[in-house]
Amino acid sequence: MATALIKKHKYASSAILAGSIVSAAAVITQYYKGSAARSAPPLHPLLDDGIKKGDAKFAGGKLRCHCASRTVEVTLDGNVAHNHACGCSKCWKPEGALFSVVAVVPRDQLRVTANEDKLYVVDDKAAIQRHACEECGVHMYGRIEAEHPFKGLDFVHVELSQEKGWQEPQFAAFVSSIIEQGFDAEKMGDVRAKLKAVGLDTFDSLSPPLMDLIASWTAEKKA
Ligand SMILES: N[C@@H](CCC(=O)N[C@@H](CSCO)C(=O)NCC(=O)O)C(=O)O
Ligand SMILES: [Zn+2]
Ligand SMILES: [Zn+2]
Repeated sequence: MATALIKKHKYASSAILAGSIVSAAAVITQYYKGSAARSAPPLHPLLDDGIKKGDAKFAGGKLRCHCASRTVEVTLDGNVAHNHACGCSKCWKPEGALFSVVAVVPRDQLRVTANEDKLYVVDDKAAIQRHACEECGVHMYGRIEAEHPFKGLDFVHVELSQEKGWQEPQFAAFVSSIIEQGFDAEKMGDVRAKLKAVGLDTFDSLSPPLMDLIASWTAEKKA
């Protein structure tokens, strides 16, 4: 079995030539990781075919909802930051996707430039007030109005834009949250392997630097 796997694998010959049991074991591990990643369900259209790098000089663009007429339009006057895959139940996901891809932009760089009257707040009790189109359901932006470490930042989905150059996803957050929405816990290994395979570190909260930022804000508040 192991020999068959080694023979099949594209890195097999170099491992065998090196004659190293250690490197052969690494090849097998990589094969299993690879096959798990391949068998994982679709994560998100911006992730499934590999992540395309953004453009550091990109200066912003327009987001549009999915309505064919009276489309809601949001204009961003700069690139986004902290773009990430999010498995939480609150962030908007396109049809069939397990994850959302969501980023932040300073709120003074975001303007609703068409059909704002179609927007409503999905949950006014949530920290992030997500403004969604009442017709197609797409979340156009999420704003924090309460005291919060991220107050001043709006949450947006760059896949709603035709322009290219938005910052690419940097990490995967709230990965285990997909289980709360009905995903089979036993298949989480495949999902994490696929996220890893496209280059994203996986976390069950936000990334460590963002969690540190939140904790520092909380500590300062307490002091
Ligand atoms: N398990 C919960 C987690 C929800 C959650 O805490 N989501 C985060 C991240 S959203 C973007 O990264 C959050 O900050 N939520 C605040 C809010 O949504 O208002 C679940 O899955 O629901
Ligand atoms: Zn719409
Ligand atoms: Zn989320």
